[in-house]
Amino acid sequence: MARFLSLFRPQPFLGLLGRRNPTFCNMSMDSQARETFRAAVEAVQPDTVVRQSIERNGDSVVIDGHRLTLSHNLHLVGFGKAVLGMAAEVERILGDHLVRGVISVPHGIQQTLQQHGKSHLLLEADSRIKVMEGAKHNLPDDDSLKAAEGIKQLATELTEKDLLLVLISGGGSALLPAPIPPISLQEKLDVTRRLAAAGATIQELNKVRRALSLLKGGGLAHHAHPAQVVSLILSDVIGDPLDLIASGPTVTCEVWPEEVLSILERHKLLSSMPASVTQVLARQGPRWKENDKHSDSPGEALNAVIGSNTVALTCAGQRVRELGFRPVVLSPGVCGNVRLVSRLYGLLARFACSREEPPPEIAAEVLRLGPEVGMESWDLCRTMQVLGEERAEGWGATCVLAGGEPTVELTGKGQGGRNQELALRVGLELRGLELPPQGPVFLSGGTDGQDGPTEAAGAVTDAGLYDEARAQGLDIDSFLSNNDSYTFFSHLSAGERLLAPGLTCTNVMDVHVLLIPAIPIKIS
Ligand SMILES: Nc1ncnc2c1ncn2[C@@H]1O[C@H](COP(=O)(O)OP(=O)(O)OP(=O)(O)O)[C@@H](O)[C@H]1O
Ligand SMILES: O=C(O)[C@H](O)CO
Repeated sequence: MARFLSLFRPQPFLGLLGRRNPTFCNMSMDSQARETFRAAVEAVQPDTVVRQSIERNGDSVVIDGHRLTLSHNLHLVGFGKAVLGMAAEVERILGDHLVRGVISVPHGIQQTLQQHGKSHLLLEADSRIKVMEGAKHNLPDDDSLKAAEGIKQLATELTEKDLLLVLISGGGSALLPAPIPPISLQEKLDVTRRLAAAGATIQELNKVRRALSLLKGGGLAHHAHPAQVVSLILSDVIGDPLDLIASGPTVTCEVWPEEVLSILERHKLLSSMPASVTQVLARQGPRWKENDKHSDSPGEALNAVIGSNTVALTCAGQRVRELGFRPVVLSPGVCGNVRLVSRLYGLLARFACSREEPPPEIAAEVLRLGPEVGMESWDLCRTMQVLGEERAEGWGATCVLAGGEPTVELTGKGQGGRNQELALRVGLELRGLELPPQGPVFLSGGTDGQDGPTEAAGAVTDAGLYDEARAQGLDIDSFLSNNDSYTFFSHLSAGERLLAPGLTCTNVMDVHVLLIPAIPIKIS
């Protein structure tokens, strides 16, 4: 620990050499935080990520370093919240080779995109791709079941001459339900709903979904065999695990019934499973034996992650540098309870804003909390080193960027989301760090534009939050204990701290922005 802590001692004063120009930007810190979030979301727009990942050269295309030959043999399927815009871009680039496609997208998305003037994310009227809407409220339903059947049918008809392009983004699991008989859609829906309500992680949930589905866990690639299969994936899971994003329909993976049973057991659901589920889990051998054209073939695919939280944070870093801040990307894998996450951001702000060398206890507590919220000690050390250097120089403004998906323990009945609750808690942690003209600012936002079941994506806070709320008669503690962060921010200063970008058409989890202003150096 002593070796770690010595890393954060301020470097010798560098004088004017090596300093960046301070920002001459007239934007407030609040607006700069919002602009940083905007840049993060912009970087992972569905059409942008597709354009960047496909290189067309005459009748061939390079994807993820692999050259593929096109001869009017391209077929397309897709499922997920961002897939419509991805498909529109694919058709613009490769449309002349496209034979046909089927995509499963959220209910009402075409109308919403139209209303928001996002016609570039919609297909043309003469498109060869059939759009099927379903999965209201992100839950599988009869409409998404029909879409999944259409996708399976298309895949099954392919030959070795064909190329199947699969577009995948978050929400894909609910948009591609294909329960293994005799499991019914309702039974599968009940299992996933109860697991989610019991607090299962997305990893646990998707391991169970994979075991009960014909198309997940590599099933789609299998049905498309012997066609060549290429997937373009916009990741919404920490660490970008190919086998878990949308339950990995093009990633061959073995299902271990024991693992699935132990997940159900852990959440006390095993004894109440329907007979159909236990029957499917008890079967030996490959899952796709029945009515199957290639029962022994696993179906290999090329899987390329084309957008992720990391991409969003990197681009946010570039933008914030233009605004005059030194960016440091802490981690794209923040998880754990928002209480702990807020404590950690509060400590980092305190560390950065300290006019003298910060007490070693701060760094020690940061390193202790790190593993509980998915942050590596190395990344925390690196971040504190940057913050320490800027503080020692006496005017460097910094921006800590992170992302992921923390969790909230729901105890109340209020309206809110994990981003708004995190911002509220960080606001409290920043209390006492007021600096003229403005102290550190923190933003937390869901990149899909929606935080929990609310109209907002998140919120922006700073050290003045507590006093502002008090002056307006709002008791932060009671809003927090009722998980009522959206109501709190809606009432506070006419909602001006809310972050409400509207529909963003993408989703790479949440983005956190901690802006630290230049700290006036203490002359002793
Ligand atoms: N009142 C509340 N206060 C705080 N958090 C809440 C509240 N209600 C729901 N949540 C949290 O919101 C999350 C669900 O919201 P949301 O639909 O944005 O999730 P998501 O994981 O981002 O889904 P997706 O990735 O499919 O968009 C859950 O983590 C839940 O605990
Ligand atoms: O669809 C899903 O399974 C989740 O969004 C994670 O990818």
